[in-house]
Amino acid sequence: MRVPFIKMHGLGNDFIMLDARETPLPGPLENATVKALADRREGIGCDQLILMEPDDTATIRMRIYNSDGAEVEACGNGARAAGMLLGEEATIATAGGMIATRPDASGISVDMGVPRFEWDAIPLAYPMDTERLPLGWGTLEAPLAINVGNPHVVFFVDDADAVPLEALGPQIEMDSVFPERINVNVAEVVERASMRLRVWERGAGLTRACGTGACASAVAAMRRGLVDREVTVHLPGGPLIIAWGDDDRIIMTGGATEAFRGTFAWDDYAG
Ligand SMILES: N[C@@H](CCC[C@H](N)C(=O)O)C(=O)O
Repeated sequence: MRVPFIKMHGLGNDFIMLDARETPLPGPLENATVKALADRREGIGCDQLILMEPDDTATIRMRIYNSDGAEVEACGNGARAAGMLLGEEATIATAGGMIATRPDASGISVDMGVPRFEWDAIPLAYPMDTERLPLGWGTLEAPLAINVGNPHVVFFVDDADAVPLEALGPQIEMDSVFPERINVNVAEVVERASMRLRVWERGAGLTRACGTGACASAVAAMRRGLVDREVTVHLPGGPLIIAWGDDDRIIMTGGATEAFRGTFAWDDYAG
């Protein structure tokens, strides 16, 4: 059986979108199936696979799988991609919480919900001050930890490009202090309305952009008083505007792009 897919990206963070709202997949989406589809040499290739399903409480349910095959709770760029396909105001149920999308003059705007800072909401292995973890890895130290539907640490650095994130990212991601692993952000404040950001994503590695990473890093910078409550976050793949409102909710605005559509043979990847 052939299954249709849509290849999309948000600022170069790319996705295989599977729309199972009307026609369910032929079988369960196993870890090995996702890995094979995400493989850039043998499969279609992507950073994340996004499964859109029907839901009783929201316009859709969005399930998110990293390229390592694991299902995770949140994906900001994926939410904008789904919002673009839905084409109008929509609510999206995710494992990380309910979010809402809205077409906007500059792309898609997403209400990403409320950030969490309690140590066990990140989660961390034991109680610590999440404003400034008393930890360091190489030249990176004292990050802020935050959960924006998924877990992040944010390190503030003078020059984001100079950080050897390919080496430090996996070390930090896998550290036992983060029982569910972690997304690793290196953020450089340019001025009060502008930041630069590189992200090592849990389960996917270095990506061109990470929407939740941009939300986490912007809110971290706001908490430390380094930027205003609305900031443009410049990622390698392009900019995102992040606002943290008085109602505590994070609004992310930016583009999403459809690259191409195709089909794949389910039996080539499943089982
Ligand atoms: N690229 C995403 C984040 C995807 C999930 C993340 N790697 C995790 O494991 O939590 C985004 O745009 O937010």
